[in-house]
Amino acid sequence: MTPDASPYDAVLLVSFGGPEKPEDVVPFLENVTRGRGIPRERLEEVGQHYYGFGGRSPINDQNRAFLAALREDLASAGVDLPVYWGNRNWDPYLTDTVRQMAADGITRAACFVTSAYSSYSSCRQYRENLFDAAAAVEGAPVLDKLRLYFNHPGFVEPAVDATLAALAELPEHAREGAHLTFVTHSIPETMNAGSGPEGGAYADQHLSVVAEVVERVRQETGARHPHALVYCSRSGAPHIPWLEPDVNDHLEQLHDDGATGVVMVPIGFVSDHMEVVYDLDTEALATAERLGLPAARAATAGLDPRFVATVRDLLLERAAVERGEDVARASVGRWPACWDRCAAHCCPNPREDRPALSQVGS
Ligand SMILES: CC1=C(CCC(=O)O)c2cc3nc(cc4[nH]c(cc5[nH]c(cc1n2)c(C)c5CCC(=O)O)c(CCC(=O)O)c4C)C(CCC(=O)O)=C3C
Ligand SMILES: [Fe+2]
Repeated sequence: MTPDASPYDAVLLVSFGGPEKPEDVVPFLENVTRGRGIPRERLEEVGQHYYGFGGRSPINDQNRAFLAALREDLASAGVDLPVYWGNRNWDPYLTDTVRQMAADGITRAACFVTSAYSSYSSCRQYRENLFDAAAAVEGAPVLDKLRLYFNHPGFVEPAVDATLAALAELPEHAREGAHLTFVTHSIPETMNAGSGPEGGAYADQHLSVVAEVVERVRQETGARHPHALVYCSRSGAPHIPWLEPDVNDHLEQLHDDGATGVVMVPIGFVSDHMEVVYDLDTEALATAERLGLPAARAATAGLDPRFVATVRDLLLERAAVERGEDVARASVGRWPACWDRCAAHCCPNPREDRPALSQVGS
């Protein structure tokens, strides 16, 4: 039987966007940080990360590969829907994509955002971007953001396997007692405090994924590895507190405490973004090497078929909900499957109140 995706007639992949050549780097950073009060020195430093990779972020190529894999997954499951792609900060921009969707006669699209957790930056800001894109296009399709998926088995299971694979990369003497260092993007403490319907959801959702991965690794290896949730890519003005500890400081601490080895698991990122290839693979692995601490970095979900199929699962789940049918919602760990529409007060914009799609009552 062909799965029923109605009332949806398209899928929209929504992402951050990144520069593709050196000349793109400054305009990209201007797009990202407009009105954000990010210090000049921080921008110059982040610009250097991009120039170090030829001015090309990995994120767009990863989205192109993900699109191809998703189209294949949908086709082989008999879901005959076109898949579009639009970004917040770089070409293809969301507004241009939504204009194309309108021209193609699309009426209602399910939107998968490449960001798994609650927070203003990772959820509401994308919903504002969707509102802006729809408002700018005459005859724009209805755009429904699919629910958060940090606790979907299709996201967590690849993290478990990646952790096991990275543990196997460590020298044998370092393996058994190795620390699992789970890493995500730092955000301002106030942004974390406002995240989710009850506050604190960003860090708490990560901690729930951490607990689940640690337990599943224990079931496989018999060892309950010591672990922590730490942060990378701190930005903003120095006097504003962001979530800590920083991954490099944490590695120093592990070394001082006599740790035998460490696996870094970037659960905050769905693929190998710049934060992963620079902040972890370049900077944090160099810190570990300087300390003489054996270290390996676990893979991100990326093109794992279980992660690609998560989009299809969320699409069909939401389609059934919109048709008024009862549906099972997959989730693992102590957070239940998330809501379809965010509460009005969820993840507030730290600067100004702006309209956003996929909200209760909208
Ligand atoms: C929670 C979160 C995610 C995860 C959710 C998600 O995946 O969306 C994320 C993703 C990303 N962040 C990215 C890049 C940047 N983020 C910046 C700045 C900031 N990020 C923030 C938070 C987050 N960011 C915040 C609170 C700021 C301060 C400015 C502001 O309040 O908005 C800056 C400016 C320079 C700097 O300050 O570092 C850059 C260049 C890229 C592209 C990477 C690539 O090219 O591969 C991606 C995927
Ligand atoms: Fe960011």
